[in-house]
Amino acid sequence: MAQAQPHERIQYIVEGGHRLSGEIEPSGNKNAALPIVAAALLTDERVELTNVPRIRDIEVLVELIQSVGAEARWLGRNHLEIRAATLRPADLDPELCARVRASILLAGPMLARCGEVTLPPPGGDVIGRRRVDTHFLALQELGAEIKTNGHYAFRAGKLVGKDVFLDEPSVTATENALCAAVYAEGTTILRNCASEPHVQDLARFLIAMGAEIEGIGTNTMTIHGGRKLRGCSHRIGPDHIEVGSLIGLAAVTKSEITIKNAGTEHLRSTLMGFERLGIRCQIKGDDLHIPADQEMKVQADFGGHIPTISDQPWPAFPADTMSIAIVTASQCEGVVMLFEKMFESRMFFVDKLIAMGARIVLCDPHRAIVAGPSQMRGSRLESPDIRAGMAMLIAAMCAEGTSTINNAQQIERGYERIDERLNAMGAKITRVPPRA
Ligand SMILES: CC(=O)N[C@H]1[C@@H](OP(=O)(O)OP(=O)(O)OC[C@H]2O[C@@H](n3ccc(=O)[nH]c3=O)[C@H](O)[C@@H]2O)O[C@H](CO)[C@@H](O)[C@@H]1O
Ligand SMILES: C=C(OP(=O)(O)O)C(=O)O
Repeated sequence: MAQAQPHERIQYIVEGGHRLSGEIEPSGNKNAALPIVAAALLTDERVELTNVPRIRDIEVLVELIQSVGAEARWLGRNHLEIRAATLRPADLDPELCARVRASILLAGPMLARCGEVTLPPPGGDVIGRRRVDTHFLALQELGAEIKTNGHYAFRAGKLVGKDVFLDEPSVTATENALCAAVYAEGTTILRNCASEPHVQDLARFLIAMGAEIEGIGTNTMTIHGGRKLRGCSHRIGPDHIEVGSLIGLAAVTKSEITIKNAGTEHLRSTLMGFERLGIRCQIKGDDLHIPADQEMKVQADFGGHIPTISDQPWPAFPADTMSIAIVTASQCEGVVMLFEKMFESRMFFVDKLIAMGARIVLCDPHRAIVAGPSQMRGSRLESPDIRAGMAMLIAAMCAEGTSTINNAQQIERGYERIDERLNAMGAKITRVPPRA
């Protein structure tokens, strides 16, 4: 089992100005694979997962489930086998937990299987406050007691189904609540819950394990809990955030590419966001074709008003595609407002794009006005989080000259072998150190 390297520093050296061509397939959805790996703890039987993205966040979560007694083995590059025959609510490594947001996803499954778990605070992208309140609310409603003293100690004699109204449609809190509810005795109704493609994927995985869940894809899910869960095989769905990243990348480099098996059923809000920038993709079955001759002109609102691209919980434009939309807008003709409604620090990285030549006014932590197009110049960059890192990679690929992106291990938390895969299509990215 490859261990997640704690202090590996990775740099990408990117030569700008190269067009891409050909086909690419998105990896499995990171944010689906994480709760599904955690939910594999709900059964003592064998679970087989395919299309698992081989990224840092997954390696860390796999180490965490092993540390509580689960066996996990890679059967192939993206093929993971998990068997949680016996589990112990052991102390989890605080350093590992702090590396990923997904460590909080162990709460629901461990509480269900062991009746208790103590979790050090989770980590994840530093893009604003990362609340845990909704997790606490949902698990308490289902019967858990929670004590916080630096760590979060969850304990439940018995989980019992209930009608639960979440204070906000938090993605990971909905996932924890789902895992606890399938184990709880009786019926749970989760209202105001998240419905992202990854939440849907988790629900389908739980159904494959024998759970009964209604309302998948809506903001009210009903779970008939208490059924014995069994082992199963499940394929993780494609990563719609990676697809959005590839759309932005293709458009700014004037490339013609086809994204195979893109999961087109989940792309409506993403495609609508890019259309506002004058970028149109063609859906061909489950493939997405991005032609090279894009208009790249911001589409004004009725009356010639400046349009907005804003994120919101699903099915609206995804928060994790916002950074990609900003860099893409910098290459489009016209003025557009980007409104990040969910995270209050995600937009701070735009100072790096401004240094490269982008014309962006950061109005406040949530809103940026972008006027394009701008010729970008190669620069020395530092990736603060997964998506800002990807946005910098996109900027570097359309810039004049060479850029260096430090802290690229952040990009690799979420994108599998992205340098290799883009190089195969014509990009010039050198990874330091090279891949083993
Ligand atoms: C491991 C994982 O799956 N991470 C994803 C998950 O994080 P995570 O589950 O941590 O994110 P949440 O859904 O809890 O919330 C994200 C942020 O949005 C805010 N919020 C949420 C709902 C709402 O109606 N209004 C609002 O402002 C929250 O207060 C928080 O600041 O969902 C986020 C939102 O899609 C994504 O960026 C993360 O990639
Ligand atoms: C914010 C993200 O991830 P995480 O929640 O794991 O930090 C992301 O995937 O963009």
